Order: sequence, then C-alpha cells, then structure tokens
Amino acid sequence: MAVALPAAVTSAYERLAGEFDKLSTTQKYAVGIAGGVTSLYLLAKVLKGSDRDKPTTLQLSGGSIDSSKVKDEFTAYADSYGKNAGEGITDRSKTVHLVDVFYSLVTDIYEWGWGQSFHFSPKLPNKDLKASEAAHEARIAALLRLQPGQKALDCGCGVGGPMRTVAAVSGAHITGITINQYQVDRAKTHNARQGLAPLTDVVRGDFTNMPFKENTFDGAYAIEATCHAPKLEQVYGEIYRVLKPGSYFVSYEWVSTQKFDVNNAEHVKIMDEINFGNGLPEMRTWKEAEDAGKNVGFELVMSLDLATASVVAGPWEGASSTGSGAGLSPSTAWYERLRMGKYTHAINHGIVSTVDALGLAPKGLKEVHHMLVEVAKSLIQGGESGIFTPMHLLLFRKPGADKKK
Ligand SMILES: C=C(CC[C@@H](C)[C@H]1CC[C@H]2C3=CC[C@H]4[C@H](C)[C@@H](O)CC[C@]4(C)[C@H]3CC[C@]12C)C(C)C
Ligand SMILES: C[S@@+](CC[C@H](N)C(=O)[O-])C[C@H]1O[C@@H](n2cnc3c(N)ncnc32)[C@H](O)[C@@H]1O
Repeated sequence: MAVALPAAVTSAYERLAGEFDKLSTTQKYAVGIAGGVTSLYLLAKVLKGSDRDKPTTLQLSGGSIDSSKVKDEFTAYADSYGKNAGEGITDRSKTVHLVDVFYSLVTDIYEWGWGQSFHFSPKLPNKDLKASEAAHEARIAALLRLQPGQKALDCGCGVGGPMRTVAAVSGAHITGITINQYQVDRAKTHNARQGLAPLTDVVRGDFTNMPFKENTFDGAYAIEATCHAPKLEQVYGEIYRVLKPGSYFVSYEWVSTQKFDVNNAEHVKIMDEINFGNGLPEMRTWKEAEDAGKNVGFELVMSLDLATASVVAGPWEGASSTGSGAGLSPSTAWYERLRMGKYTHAINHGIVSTVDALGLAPKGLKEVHHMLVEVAKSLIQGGESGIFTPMHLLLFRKPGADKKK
C-alpha cells in the first residue's frame, strides 16, 4: 500500500536531494561517511541503552575487575577448585576473595539475564515470576515483624533487589552488606533511582567480620548468601552479635536435603558442579545449617524447605510439624524458571561470544557465561533429583529479651 507523505516533507526531501546533487564527488563521500558514522553512533546508543536499570549486551563488564584482567581472574577462580570429588575450594582461607572475584565476573550477566534479585523463588499459583519473587522477599519482612522506624540487616545483599522490597513493604530501614564493591555501586544506584535511598544503605564488607556494633539491628536476613561463608558459624556468629536480644534472623539457605547421599557419585558430582558455578566453598546439609545457628547461641524457631514446604523442625504458630503443614506449596518448582526458553541459553551464549570476539566485552566473559550455562543444568539436576534446595528457610531468634509480638 502506497503511503502519501505530507507535501512539506516531500518538498524538503526534494530540496535536500537537489542540494546533494550540486556537491562534488569528494563532498558527497564526506556527507556519506558523516551519515554512516552518525547512524552507527545512534545504533550504538540504542544498543547500549541510556539508563543503567539493566545492563545491555554492550555494557557487560567485569565488575570491579579491570577488563584486561577478567580472563586471568576467571582462570585463577577455576583453578581454586579441587579435582577430587566433594573437595570444593581447596584453600578455604581464600574463599572470601574468590567470592568477591566471582561476583565481579557474574553480576552484570545476572542482572542482564535474570534481574536485580539474585535468588530463586517458589512460583505461586496464579502469580507470575516477578510477583512470586516479590512475595518471597516480602515474607522476610513478615517473619522478622519489621516495623517503620526499625533497622534491619541484609546480609549478602547483591545489587539490592530484596532490600528494596523489604524496605518498601515494611517501612523499616535496611542496611545491606556485600563483599563486592561493584555490587555496592549498583545497589546504591538502583536504590536512588527507585526512590528508596532514604530507607536503605549499602556497605562493602565481609559478613564474617562485620563493621557494626553489637546489638545494632532489630532483625537480620540472608537470602541465598551465607552459603558463601568459609564456615557457617562465622557468619551466623556475626549476625548473632549485631542483633538486639529478642530479635529474629531468617535465612534462605542453599543446602543438601535428606535425599542427598554422600556415597552416591552422581549426587556428589552434581554438588561439585553447583559449588563451582556458584562460588561456594562446599555444600552444607540442612542439618549442619540448623546446628550452626544453634552453636552460636540462636534458638531455632522454624526450619522449612520452601521447595517442598515440608517442615523439618518447629514449632511455629499455625504450622504443623510434618508434610506441607505450613500451607505453602509452590505451583511450579523453583528450577523451572532456569530452563527459560528452549534456546535462550544458547542464544545468550552466542550473543556473549560475539561481543567477546569483537572486543566489545572483556575477554574471558565468554568462559564465565559458559560456566553459567553449565551450572544451570546442574542446578536443574539438583532440583529434579530433590537432593538440593536453594530455599531452606531457617528462622532463628536471639534469646535474652521478651519475644517480639
Ligand atoms: C544464589 C546464587 C545465585 C542464584 C541465581 C540468581 C543464579 C544461579 C545460576 C544463574 C544463571 C544461570 C544461567 C544464566 C544464563 C546462561 C545467562 O544467559 C543469563 C543469566 C543466567 C540465567 C544466570 C542468572 C542468575 C542465576 C539463576 C548463588 C551464586 C549462591
Ligand atoms: C547470590 S547473591 C544474593 C544477593 C541477594 N541476597 C539477593 O537475593 O539478591 C549472594 C551475595 O552474598 C554476598 N557475599 C558472599 N560472601 C560474602 C562475604 N564474605 N561478605 C559479604 N557479602 C558476601 C555476595 O557479595 C552477594 O551479594
């Protein structure tokens, strides 16, 4: 169908064409080159995106690592994992540094391909992924009984997706701590852009040695983060120290379940792959996580795998002690989101490999992305076999004052 252009447009076009015809050949080339450069510049601007809510392909960086060092840092990271079954990071004293490196390497890719909340969520019936994710985060505010004016700690806060939800639904002030400076910068930028700067703060620090005074916070939480600690007692002990007596700490833990058999080579292989692709020193059992909290002085209030919603230990008001007594039952397993579209991982890998090859992303990012493609498979295997959960809910209370109502 022919489209009739307005007369003003056609006459302007004819005038321009007339002027162009009058130019010499050299001038025509110059205009052509200028036009080409301008178009490329505009195209690059579109691809690059003008805001930083989500990195575009051309913005994928090595986080706090200089782009010239990404490949070497990734090689050093990979070499830090032992070759023996179940070994994990061989020199545990390097764990905190390696986790910092890991998050420099993956943070942009996570934001690009997943979002601002670096965790899984049980998919709720009749709710989409984003609503389910927000509900998973808002549950924290409810379990901690957070009130406006109170102060809570987000232990291992990533780029702050959960912190913004918890602050927004509770009105409490949230301080996040992360080992990675690039994440601090990203989280602060997002907090400001989303109007949550007054209710939030983000600091760089090691959660096994935190820069906060004892008895500072009215509540604390960790979402899929304390699994990175060289020893769980180190981070739980620090959280215990900075919490006010009578306050709660809730964690969504990455642990092996009762179905995990340490003598099953296939189980151990899956766990090794999960450890490597996620920057974990080793995988703990759900029981080790419970015990770590008790060992540092916490009372265990609730222990519940949200992947299956079976209560392992109680009591909790309204929850029975077996089966899906808490009334929580995900409609779709947490790992289904990881499957994404049939070809999404391959397409994403093609995109990252292309920008890497063209020098538009740091060299080595292709290898990092490959690690993530592989770990997605291992996480799905861990979920399908039921030997692993990324969401074992542990609710602890620091004794010493009247129970919060
Ligand atoms: C709690 C942790 C991180 C949990 C998840 C947020 C991430 C675990 C695996 C990640 C991903 C796997 C596949 C990637 C895909 C190949 C890529 O194209 C886009 C990003 C992924 C989907 C990526 C996103 C984040 C994860 C789901 C750990 C570290 C303790
Ligand atoms: C998978 S991310 C989860 C982030 C956030 N809880 C979320 O759900 O979006 C794990 C986080 O733990 C942090 N972390 C790991 N080890 C840490 C340490 N020793 N000290 C402080 N933060 C640490 C990482 O920097 C990262 O921010």
